[in-house]
Amino acid sequence: MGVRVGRLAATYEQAVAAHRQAREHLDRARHALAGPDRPTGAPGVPDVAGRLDRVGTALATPTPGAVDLTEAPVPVRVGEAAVPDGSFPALLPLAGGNHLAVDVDGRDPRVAALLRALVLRLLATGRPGSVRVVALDAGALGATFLPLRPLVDAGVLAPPATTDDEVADLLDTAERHARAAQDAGGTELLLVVAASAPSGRDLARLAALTHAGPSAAVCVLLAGYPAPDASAPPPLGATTRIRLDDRSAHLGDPPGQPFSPDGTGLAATVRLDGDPPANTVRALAEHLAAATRHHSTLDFEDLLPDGRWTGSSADGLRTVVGRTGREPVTLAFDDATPHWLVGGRTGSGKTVFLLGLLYGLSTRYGPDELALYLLDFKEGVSFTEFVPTDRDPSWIPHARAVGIESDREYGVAVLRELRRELNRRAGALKRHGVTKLADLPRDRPTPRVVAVIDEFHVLFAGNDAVAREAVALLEELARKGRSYGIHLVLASQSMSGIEALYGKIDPIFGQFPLRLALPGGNGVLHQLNEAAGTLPIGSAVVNAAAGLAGANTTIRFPDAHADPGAVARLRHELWQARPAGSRPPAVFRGYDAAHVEDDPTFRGLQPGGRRPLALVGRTVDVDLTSACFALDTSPGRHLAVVGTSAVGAAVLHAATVSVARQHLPGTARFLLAPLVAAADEVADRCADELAAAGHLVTRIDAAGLRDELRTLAEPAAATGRTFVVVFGMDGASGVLGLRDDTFRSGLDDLQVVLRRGPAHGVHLLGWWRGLRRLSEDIGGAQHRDDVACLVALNVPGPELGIYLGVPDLSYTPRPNRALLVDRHDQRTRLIVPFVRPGHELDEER
Ligand SMILES: Nc1ncnc2c1ncn2[C@@H]1O[C@H](COP(=O)(O)OP(=O)(O)OP(=O)(O)O)[C@@H](O)[C@H]1O
Repeated sequence: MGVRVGRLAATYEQAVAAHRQAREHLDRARHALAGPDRPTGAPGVPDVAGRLDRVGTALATPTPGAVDLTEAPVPVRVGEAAVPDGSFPALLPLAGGNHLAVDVDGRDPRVAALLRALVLRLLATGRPGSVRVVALDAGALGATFLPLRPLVDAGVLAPPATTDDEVADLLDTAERHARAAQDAGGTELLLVVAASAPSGRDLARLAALTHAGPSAAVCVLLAGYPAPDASAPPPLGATTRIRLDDRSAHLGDPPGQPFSPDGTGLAATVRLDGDPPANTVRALAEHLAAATRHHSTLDFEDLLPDGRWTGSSADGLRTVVGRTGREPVTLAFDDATPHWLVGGRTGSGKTVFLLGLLYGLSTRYGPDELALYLLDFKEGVSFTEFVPTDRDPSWIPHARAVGIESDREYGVAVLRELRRELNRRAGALKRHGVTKLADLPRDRPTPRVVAVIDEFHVLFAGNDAVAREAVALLEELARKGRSYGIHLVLASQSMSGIEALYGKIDPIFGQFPLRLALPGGNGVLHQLNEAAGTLPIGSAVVNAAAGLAGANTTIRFPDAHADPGAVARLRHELWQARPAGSRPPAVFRGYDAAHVEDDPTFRGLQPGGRRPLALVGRTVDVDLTSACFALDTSPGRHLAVVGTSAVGAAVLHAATVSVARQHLPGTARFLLAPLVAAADEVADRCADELAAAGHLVTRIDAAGLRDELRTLAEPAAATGRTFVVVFGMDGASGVLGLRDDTFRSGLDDLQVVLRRGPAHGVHLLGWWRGLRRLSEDIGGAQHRDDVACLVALNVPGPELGIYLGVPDLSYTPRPNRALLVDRHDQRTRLIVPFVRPGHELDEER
């Protein structure tokens, strides 16, 4: 009896000690959460007691809390600890780098219920949208989590992984999450709940997550660890262990805040909490679903300011580009980040991001503060919405020049224009004796310029003169732009092509401290920084330290394409607000055909000019200026259109009707020689149009041409202007090559006409289908100045280079393009040649 009383007394004392110990632990937990010197309830200090109560009673009041679970551990109730004089809630630290392991797996209903309760409690504790749950349940094929189904439907809990592949995928996701959070300071907690321990390597990966520290923003709840037969299970870090026997649970010491001084854990048995009631799960799921939707939706409007055009660009341009967590992220074009480099694989959302950026800027700053140059090299519609179209006449008033499906030559033309602007600004600063744009007189606004070049690597494709000029221009703009308010945004899906930058990578990209990497856009970051490899669509890594690891912030940005109506409304709003006299942007669409009838210069032509202009197309430059030759009295002022493409006939037609427009009827003669079938239709039309305009038109064949040339070679013969228009000079070569009784050939006469004709108002406009024939007709390449005006269509670049004596000529023949060469004024320009209406570009292939 005495022994029994003694034992009972000892047991009682132990229980009291255990109770005291547990209460102390609770106090310590409260104190730790509040901080030693901060009273709870003070402004800015979390109400820890309230928080503990909420964690403890979350099942009764499923209202999502406001706790950041990645910052520090929170005490979470796991059950009721029993001591002889009563009971108290058993709390364990979870999240904030703390984890939990239970030695029995989820096939034990007590463990399954505990896991479900913990999921619910953590979800109810964290800020809505800040906890994502993934689950592994190979042991029960997902059944452990069935009661949480409403959370799956709410998008908070992913369907549990049950196969090896799914488990491996889940671990991939968790590791990516941990890396991204470590790199970019993520505020979303990933709760990884394993209802049973996976085997082998997967368990080691799971265990590794428990060692990753608080910055990884992962919390692991692992049941069935260690497995009874495991000889050397991988050690876990910062994990509280729960051991179960048949009746109750025993809590081990939480990391850093042990219950016991000797590692024996809480000296009280614990009855684990049972399942949360089904209606509680449903209520929380509903609440979280709505809150998550609200939290995660990011609209195009979120990028826009409340007012319009209120910003001053004096110290730079700033705009919201997205959010990190719930915080808006504002980026700047200023002295610190004058130029931006944007990377992302195709389909990564680059265009959408750039649209958001451009609308963000053009709503904050008026056209006096901001001017846009937009250049796109890919097939697509990136910037189409900034320009007027047949369907929608509106445009963004800030847009000065927009290139869609641009040629590299157009890109270079835009860069030249920007350099001209830069030099203009440098001159203005000097003239006014000031050093900052903001100090220039405001009578003539000097807006900051943002030039966006999408797929800029195309500029450098090919080691040719165009690429070299592009590199030189970009380098100068990147270096000096900061001082003159000219900012570049270079975007690309691939950084590999730009290795062709001839050692200029550092000088150029060193001026681009701000890097934005969209999914697959690691190329714009430092090579050891792989933060963008695993980003989802709609997010980007922002790095203002030229891509160095450790300076990443991950942002999300909205899908501007998701609500085209809102974007169109905004565009109309900006367009309506445009200052009086605003002009639409100069637009270059790479796929547009050019028609002489639409050409403004052609329309403005009138009889009476001293030197008739022969119009042949539109120059690939910022303003698409009319491409023409002045046919003055210098020897050699004749036009040769060269190439097998049928466009040759159309170019000749355009040249002919344009010179005709500059003559009153009767003041010029047109000798029309349609010598090849391919030109018949156009030649007929040309003759009809000339005749309809009252001009004197004579149709001639090859023999007639021979005769006319003989006559025209006589200096006194020409009276007034004569235009000899030959559609297919190669069709006359046989006849012209014949010698007459005086041993004179038609070619001799032709060459005389070429040299002397212009002085007498005689000009030849001819279409040769081959360069060799042209060369022979004019008496060899040494006489090439005798036909000084050349339009080369589908003539191979090297062949043309040899003919012109320009070995590194950069010209690649392609549909809808031609090279204009004027040997007298040293002009070489890429042009869009005039074609007849209805002409299909495919016909040229
Ligand atoms: N923030 C976002 N949220 C959801 N979807 C998005 C988001 N941004 C882009 N997308 C979608 O991704 C797809 C690709 O976007 P986008 O056209 O901008 O990519 P891109 O990188 O410009 O591709 P490409 O280079 O092939 O033109 C689009 O269908 C777009 O709607």
